[in-house]
Amino acid sequence: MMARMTSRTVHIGQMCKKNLRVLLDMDQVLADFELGFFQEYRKKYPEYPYIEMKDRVGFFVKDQYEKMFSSVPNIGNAVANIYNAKKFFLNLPEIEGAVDAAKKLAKMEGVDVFICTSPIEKYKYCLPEKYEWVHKHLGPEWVARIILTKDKTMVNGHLLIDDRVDIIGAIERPSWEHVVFSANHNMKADIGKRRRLDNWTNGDWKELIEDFKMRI
Ligand SMILES: Cc1cn([C@H]2C[C@H](O)[C@@H](COP(=O)(O)O)O2)c(=O)[nH]c1=O
Ligand SMILES: [Mg+2]
Repeated sequence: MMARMTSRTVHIGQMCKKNLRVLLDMDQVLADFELGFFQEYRKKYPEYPYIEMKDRVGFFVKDQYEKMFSSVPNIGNAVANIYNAKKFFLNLPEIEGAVDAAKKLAKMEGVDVFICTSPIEKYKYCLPEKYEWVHKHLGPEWVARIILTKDKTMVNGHLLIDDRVDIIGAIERPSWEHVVFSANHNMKADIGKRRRLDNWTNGDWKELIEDFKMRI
């Protein structure tokens, strides 16, 4: 029997084997937004109060700072100044093991990897710097894998690895299953029946991918 192969799908007779489409979030999955923020904030505002990284709760840093330090004038602006600044996104450190794991994931048979990331409102530096970060850390060929969107529910994939717990948008039932990437801010959150991936270093991600490959 003739076999026909495309880059995305393998057809063997009547059988059709799809590739697993994995969407990797960027901030706090590949790039360490929280560490980058903490270091810059302490450097720029050493006299301001701060929240230890282990005590971060809730997705938005600004919300927690404003709530916790409501008596400090302009603390929200100080927080936003950090991630709105030039080179903030470009200089974010890697999440340990993320780049190595992403490269290995992309080489796995039957897997297509994309980076699915949301820009901040003040996008002037954030947008090009997200591209530059990917180019610098993962290589030029990875730039074509970037999907920038405010609404990740609109993106078609089988699996989304993302630290944000409340991923909502226009599509009520997105095509992907959300696996929560562990971060300080989400450790106390109710994630229902969703699975967690705690890190890129202990090899659990390989099992996760094999498991998803069996299911599509
Ligand atoms: C924690 C935090 C994040 N943001 C921004 C930074 C990113 O551009 C997006 C999150 O992107 P992701 O694709 O969902 O990782 O949100 C922010 O504006 N304020 C914050 O405190
Ligand atoms: Mg994120």
